[in-house]
Amino acid sequence: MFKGLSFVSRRVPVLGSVGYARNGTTLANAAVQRRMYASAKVALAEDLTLETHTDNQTAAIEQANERGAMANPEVMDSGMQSLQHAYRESGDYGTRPIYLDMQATTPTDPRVLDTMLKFYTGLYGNPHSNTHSYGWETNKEIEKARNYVAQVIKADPKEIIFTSGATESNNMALKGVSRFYKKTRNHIITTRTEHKCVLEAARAMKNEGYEITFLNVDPQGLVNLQELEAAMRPETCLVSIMAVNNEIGVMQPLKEIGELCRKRKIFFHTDAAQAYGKIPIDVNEMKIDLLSISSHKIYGPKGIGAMYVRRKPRVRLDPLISGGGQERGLRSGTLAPPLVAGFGEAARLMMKEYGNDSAHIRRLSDKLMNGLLSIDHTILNGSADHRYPGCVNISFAYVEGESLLMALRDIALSSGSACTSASLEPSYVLHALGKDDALAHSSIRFGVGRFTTEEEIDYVIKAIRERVDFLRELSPLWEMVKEGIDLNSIEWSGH
Ligand SMILES: Cc1ncc(COP(=O)(O)O)c(C=O)c1O
Repeated sequence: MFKGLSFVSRRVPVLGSVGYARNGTTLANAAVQRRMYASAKVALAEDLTLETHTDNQTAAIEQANERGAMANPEVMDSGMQSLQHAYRESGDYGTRPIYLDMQATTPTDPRVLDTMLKFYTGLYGNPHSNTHSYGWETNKEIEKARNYVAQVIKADPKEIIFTSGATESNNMALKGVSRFYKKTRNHIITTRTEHKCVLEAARAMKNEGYEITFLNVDPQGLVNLQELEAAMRPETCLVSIMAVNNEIGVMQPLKEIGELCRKRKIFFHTDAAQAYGKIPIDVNEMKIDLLSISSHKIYGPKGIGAMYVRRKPRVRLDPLISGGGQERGLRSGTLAPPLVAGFGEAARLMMKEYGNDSAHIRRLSDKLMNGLLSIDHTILNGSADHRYPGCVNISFAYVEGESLLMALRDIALSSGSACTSASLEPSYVLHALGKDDALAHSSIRFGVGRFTTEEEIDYVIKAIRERVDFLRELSPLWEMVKEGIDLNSIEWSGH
């Protein structure tokens, strides 16, 4: 799998050009640090070019280098982007890495694919055709899937609306509910650590004249219930708080939030894209009124998801899509039977495998977490107690996250949400927890799933330890730390 990478340890010639003085109390200058990291990344890219690529990849990387894409230390993300570009140009992605990016998506379960195939061949009827058996037989399969999807959260199948995924469901909850109740209630409460699609939907509603409260979270990533209650107003129509965070795995207290909302007759929406099927959720016990689901996070197909919409007390919402009135008039358009059936099977398997999956994921995640936290200067981000175990987010101080990802191309990982990983900004979720730029830039998310093996976890712990050591050797900051210099006592100059 991993082609005998031997790193050439090399000091990055960066201090000479920036200069620093140990005579003040100014905090380390972020721009200088970023430049150091960028230089380290270039050195790393060059080392990797020499050591680990096939001929095709090396040729493409050399071309990228000639164009100056790789060796531009001013461009923070040049390393990963030019590697991606080079791989794409050579068409040679090499041996498949170990997959630990489960929060971005999960591999499709082969049993799910089996269920889907017959819809591409024999069962091709439109499930909304009600004048012949082609339609009837497909429709029956859709309702079977709806049943499974509902059972996972103890809902009535009539309360499940199929959508294209959690992004659409979240948009539907925030826009649909607030538009329906606009005349009397124009206030929405959410948190700063929601997925981008919730934050952006909330911002879109702000532009439409709604008031939005973005609640802070504590350093553990948890919502403060007193602050939530204090933010509630007579004109609040919706509280939207996610079940499990996609970057740090923190679980919010759904039942307590549901109780607060019901007491005030405010609708409670939760984005359960990372929670559905993985932690116990009972929409009645937790007083959840709307809940977003994504199939591809539970080993199902991409491009399909659902929204739970409570019938008693009834939640009304304006549809985002108008048309033939499918899905109780809330989501018009012909359903995609292969995707719906695959999603249904994935939901059924989440119930069937719950005990096995939970034990397996907890055991491997604990092993991974303990192994990684035994490396010096590492921190677990987010609450250690209120956490879905399959998501482990760790900061490796004095190592820049993207450099680490580049050094770990035999392991598929991410520094956060797939939707934002192309951006240079450190994670807004980690910022909301009070982490500074440097630490947020040094963070990696690890996702363990149904198909992860113990050998993979053992390999990953060993590989990370080796490469964190290697990257720290490249870092002038690390050299200073080893010399016992307090980095906070340094006054930095140069940009
Ligand atoms: C918490 C959360 N919400 C929403 C989404 C979007 O889901 P989908 O890809 O189904 O649109 C994701 C996916 O990354 C997620 O993790």
